[in-house]
Amino acid sequence: MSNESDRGGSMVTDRRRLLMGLAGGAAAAAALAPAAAAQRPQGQVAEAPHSDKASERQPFHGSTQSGVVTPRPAAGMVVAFDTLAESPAEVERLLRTLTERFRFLMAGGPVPDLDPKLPPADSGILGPVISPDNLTITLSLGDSFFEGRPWLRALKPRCLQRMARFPNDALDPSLCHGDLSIQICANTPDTTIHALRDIIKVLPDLLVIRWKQEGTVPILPPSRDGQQESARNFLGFRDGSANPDSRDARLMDTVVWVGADGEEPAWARAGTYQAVRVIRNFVERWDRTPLAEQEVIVGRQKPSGAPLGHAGTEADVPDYGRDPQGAVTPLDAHIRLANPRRPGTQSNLILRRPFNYSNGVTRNGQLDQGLLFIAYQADLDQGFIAVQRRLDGEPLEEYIKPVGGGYFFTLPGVRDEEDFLGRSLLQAASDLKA
Ligand SMILES: C=CC1=C(C)c2cc3[nH]c(cc4nc(cc5[nH]c(cc1n2)c(C)c5CCC(=O)O)C(CCC(=O)O)=C4C)c(C)c3C=C
Ligand SMILES: [Fe+2]
Repeated sequence: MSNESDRGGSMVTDRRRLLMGLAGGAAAAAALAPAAAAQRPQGQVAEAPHSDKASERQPFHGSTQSGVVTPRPAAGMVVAFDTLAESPAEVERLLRTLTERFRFLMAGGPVPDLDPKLPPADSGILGPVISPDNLTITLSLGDSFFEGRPWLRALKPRCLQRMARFPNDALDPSLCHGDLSIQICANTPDTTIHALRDIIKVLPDLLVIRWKQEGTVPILPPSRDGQQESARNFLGFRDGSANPDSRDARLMDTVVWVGADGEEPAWARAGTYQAVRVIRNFVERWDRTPLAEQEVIVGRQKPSGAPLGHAGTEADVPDYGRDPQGAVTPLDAHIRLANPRRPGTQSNLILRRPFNYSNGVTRNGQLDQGLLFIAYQADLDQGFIAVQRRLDGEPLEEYIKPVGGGYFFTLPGVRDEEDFLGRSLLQAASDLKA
């Protein structure tokens, strides 16, 4: 474990002691004044909710970035930025500063002392000691980052491209693309918002937000039989049932991480392609659609998530070979098109990491809800783009409308205290120039 993590660990322990001390004090006070305690058994209306997960921490250092195969926590956000960093020196300052902030925020710890004559060093929204709260911050670069900087053009990852429109898309240009994306995930939205505010504050001259989408994953009650369960999306279906197992490192090496096979620039090894899509769900229309029709459109049963025709669980594997005409699972069901489970479509596997979003109400009084779809893959053409092409024209399109997103390349990880995000890219650019 790194020094940084050790330091963060003792901070969290200190904080926990402090919290336990406060809890102990509260218990003692209640014992001394039982009548008062009995009057307010629920606490005050404005009392803060507490979480026992604030000290959970994800590693920042590693060969790959956190936030890709990391279990998905309850709060997520994608923020796309444009950057004014043009020269190698400016890009290096951008990447080094981001690295330093990500490292600190993911470890947690006390914010620096306040000088009343200066703006506070921290927004203060998490208090004087920042809990890691399972935070991951993941940096990815867009097509325009490379195309807009002639000295980087030759080093662009092989599949990186500007996201093109698919037939059912109604893309809002103000919700698309970006020089870079930052995915921020944590147990609570306060932690993701705090991280974003920190990042914006330290780089006002280099970063401009282009678009942002926040999302959530519903927290399930503990499962009764210890079985893994997928959370539900805003269509009410379990989402994630057939995702490749992110704990299987060998599988992830095939599906997610760019390897050393020579097709990609060497600096990109241990990176991955990130496809982001902001997909609106027409939930009012969906909620008026008969259950049987919903299930046929998706290809799974709504309560259990089991494939159609299966009495078991969402983990059951559909056997399309025994249903060639689509009598059980229609040929155009979402899951059958997304993954026809033929030998030739194995190379199209992707790792999905979506969040549900709820943005308020549209001008014509409809709920603006949907899916912040995020997928990672080692090959963008074979992964997201091939799957989306198969889905084009699917019956589910009557209920969904992609409005934004972009394609990005998630940088390899930061190995240690000396390393920084994008170091291998900048080194390759410098080698190219020499
Ligand atoms: C291009 C990739 C995909 C997009 C875009 C997409 C959008 C989307 N999906 C759902 C709901 C579900 N999707 C499910 C499975 C599933 N979806 C994709 C791909 C995209 N989905 C894949 C590869 C799979 C897995 C198929 C399989 O291997 O069997 C499911 C079923 C449960 C699960 O496996 O996760 C649901 C439900 C929505 C609502 C949506 C857009 C808003
Ligand atoms: Fe899907």
